[in-house]
Amino acid sequence: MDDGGCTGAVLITIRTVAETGSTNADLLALARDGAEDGLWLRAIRQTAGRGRLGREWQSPEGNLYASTLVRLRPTDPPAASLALVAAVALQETVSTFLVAGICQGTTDASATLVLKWPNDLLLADAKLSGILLERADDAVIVGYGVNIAHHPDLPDRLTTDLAAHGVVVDPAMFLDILADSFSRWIGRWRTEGIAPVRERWVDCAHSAGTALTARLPDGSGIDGLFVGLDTDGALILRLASGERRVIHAADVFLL
Ligand SMILES: O=C(O)CCCC[C@@H]1SC[C@@H]2NC(=O)N[C@@H]21
Repeated sequence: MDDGGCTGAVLITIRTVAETGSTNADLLALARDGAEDGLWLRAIRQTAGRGRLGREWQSPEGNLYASTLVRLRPTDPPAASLALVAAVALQETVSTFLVAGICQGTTDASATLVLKWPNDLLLADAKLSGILLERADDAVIVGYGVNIAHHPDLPDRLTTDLAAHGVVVDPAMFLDILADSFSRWIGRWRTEGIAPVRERWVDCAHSAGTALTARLPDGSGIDGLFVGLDTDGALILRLASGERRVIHAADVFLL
C-alpha cells in the first residue's frame, strides 16, 4: 500500500509475536509470499536471532527485535544505500529518547551517540544496536536489534544498553517512533535520492580523520583514517601510504 509514488511514504503495519526464531527469517518468508512495504514484525524474544557475518544475535526479552520490508522500485537509489537509511532512522529515534531522558534529568548528557559504518550505533563508544539487511529478489529485509534493557558481553567489542544510561523505554513504544522515522527517511531516499541520507549519516558519525580498522570478509585488515562516504554510501579510508581506499563490505572498529 503506498501513496501512488508522490512522497514514497508507505502505510505502516506492526505485528508483534511473543517468540520466533528470527524476525528477519520470518519477513523473508512473508516477502516471498507477497508482503508489502511498510510491514513490521516484532518479536518479544527470538530463539535464533541472527547478526551480521553469520553471527548469533542474543535475543532475551526486554530489547527490541524487529524487521521491516522494503520493496525495491526501478527508480530507487542503489539498494546498498538502504543500510544508511536504516542507520539514520535509528539514530534519530535513539536521540529522541536520549533527549527526553536528558530533559527529565535521568540521562547522562555527556554520553555521545555516534554512527559507525555501515550502520552501527555507538553510545559512549559501546555498541548499542545492530542492523541486518537481507535480500530476496526485489525485497530488502531490514532487521533491527536494539539493546534497550540489557546487552550481551562480547569478546571483541564494548556493548551497552539504553537502561544503563537512564533511558527506560518500552520496546513497543520505541518501535512506533522508529517505524515512523524509517518511513520518513525511506520517503526522502525515494524522492530526493541518497544525498540527504548520506549527509545526515556523516553529520551523525565520528569525525573525519578518526582512525578506523576495517576487517574485510577475507579476514584481512586495513587501517586508515575516515574520509567519508562515496556516492553509493561505501566507506572511504585514507591509508598511511596516502592511498584512498573505498570499502564496500567490512566489520569496522574505532582504533
Ligand atoms: O550483527 C549485527 O550488528 C546485526 C544484528 C541484527 C539483529 C536483528 S534482531 C531483529 C532481526 N532479526 C534477526 O534475526 N536479526 C535482526
